[in-house]
Amino acid sequence: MSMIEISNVTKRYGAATVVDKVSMKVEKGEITVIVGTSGSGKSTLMRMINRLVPITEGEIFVGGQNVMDVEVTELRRRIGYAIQGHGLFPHRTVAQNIATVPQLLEWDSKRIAARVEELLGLFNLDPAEFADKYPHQLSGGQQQRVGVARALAAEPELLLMDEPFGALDPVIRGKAQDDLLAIQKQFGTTIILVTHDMDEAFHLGNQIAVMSQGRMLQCSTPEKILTEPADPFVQQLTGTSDRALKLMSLLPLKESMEPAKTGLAYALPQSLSLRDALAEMIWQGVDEAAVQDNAKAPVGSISMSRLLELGRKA
Ligand SMILES: Nc1ncnc2c1ncn2[C@@H]1O[C@H](COP(=O)(O)OP(=O)(O)OP(=O)(O)O)[C@@H](O)[C@H]1O
Repeated sequence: MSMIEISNVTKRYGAATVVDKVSMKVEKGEITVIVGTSGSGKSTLMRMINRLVPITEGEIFVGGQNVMDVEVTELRRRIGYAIQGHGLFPHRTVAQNIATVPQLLEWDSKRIAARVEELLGLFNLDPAEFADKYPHQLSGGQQQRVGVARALAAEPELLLMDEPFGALDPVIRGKAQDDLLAIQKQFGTTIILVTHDMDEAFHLGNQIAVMSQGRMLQCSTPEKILTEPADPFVQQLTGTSDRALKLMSLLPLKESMEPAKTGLAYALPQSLSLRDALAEMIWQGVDEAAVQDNAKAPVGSISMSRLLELGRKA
């Protein structure tokens, strides 16, 4: 069974159906991003997972257990929740904010202090400087990091994030996304994240779920969303103008290269995406380049014409 299984879930408010028979699966250690227009039911779907919103019909399983069979406090302990605007407690210090759930769980004070320090370090906030500050003494980006650190404090198996970076300016937002990816890798946390930002979805998601008017139109890998949109709305949402480039940024050079050749003056690492390879070749002004493995041994080659052909196919 997948880490999360949502099966035919519906939410109605009176006569209005705001989530309509949605089913989806989320694998352990993956990031699923839910996108869709405003009011399409993204937040409602997510909030049914930790039972902040009662389910009208259908079932949700987390770690093989029906969420209705788990006591709400126990469920929320297992599921971290981070929201836009971070929701920090204004009269608690940074350290006290992060310690909220561990304290509820009655961890001993040494373990709490160690966890707070670990998380501050991971989010590049020097504990000596930040632990005793209050939220209003931090920048927006720092507050956001504390909000995510707090959601991760009790080592949740699942982290739900509702527009976590919505309030951040684009530069800090990119940094926050990279931090999240690094931390997700380190802890292996399963994440479901709601966003309006398609670039964020493609940057972060192993899986992208597209919602419209309460229905789940498609839930698949970013590549599939781009190459096999299940619905004109999906195609429209993912955009057409930079579709090829988006797809190229998801495709590894390693899988598209041609056989190795001698006499190529310029070499690219095989770990690059096709988009980065194209950017490098344009920047260096070369038509053809060798491809190297991590030990800098030649493993293939790539030409500009091949890259453009792959881009056109995309
Ligand atoms: N408590 C409620 N009572 C009645 N209707 C509600 C309630 N909560 C949400 N809705 C409605 O359900 C629909 C879905 O809301 P939801 O917040 O899930 O959408 P969303 O996709 O997350 O939107 P946004 O991107 O704007 O945050 C909306 O039309 C909203 O007005």
